Amino acid sequence: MFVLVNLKTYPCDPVAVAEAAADVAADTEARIAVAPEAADLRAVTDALAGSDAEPFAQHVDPVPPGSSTGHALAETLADAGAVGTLCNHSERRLRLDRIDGAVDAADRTGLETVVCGNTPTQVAAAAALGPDAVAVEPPELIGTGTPVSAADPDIVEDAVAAVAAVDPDVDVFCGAGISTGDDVVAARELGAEGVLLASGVAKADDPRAALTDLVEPL
Ligand SMILES: O=C[C@H](O)COP(=O)(O)O
Repeated sequence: MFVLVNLKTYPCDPVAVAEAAADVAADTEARIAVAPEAADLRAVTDALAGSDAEPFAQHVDPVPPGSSTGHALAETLADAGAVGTLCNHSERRLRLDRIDGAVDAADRTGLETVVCGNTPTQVAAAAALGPDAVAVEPPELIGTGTPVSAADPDIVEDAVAAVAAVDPDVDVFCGAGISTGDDVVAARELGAEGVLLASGVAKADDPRAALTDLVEPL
């Protein structure tokens, strides 16, 4: 399972979370990644150096180097250490043509891509654009602590089936409200190959304990 921790803009210490992720990754078969704000990416990369945990970006724009003010350039993200990036997160939506271009930009620099969508139909459409993975997240459950795997298991199973029909090589993750190891196991049993989560770690009093709990049953 892939446990992808998006720190969003939560007021947590991204380096402390990364150090915890590095420690936890040493004792699990699960793949762990941390996606900080772009300005914190290099510090997180440094904190993860030599560990099995990986730095991810939260967003990439479909722009080339040059006259693109205020954008997240794939080359800069890769130079800062990112090995992959989210795209089209519910809190950072893109038009379809921009998602297509963002996946191309990530491919240009070797960044792995996880394209988000609200519904099975949306992630199936995203799968047609050739990302490495898609993540289905019902927005109404994001940040609630109510896991999608329990509140709306059909959305996960339907996303897995819909994406397999488009491109079986695209992995399917699920997110929203995932915060415990039981939630991750439930997601795996529904067919997901990873989870995308944020508040369960970023808002935890002890991020290390939260990460440990997430991967302990895997
Ligand atoms: O990127 C993460 C998702 O939006 C889920 O957020 P959450 O774990 O706080 O519900």
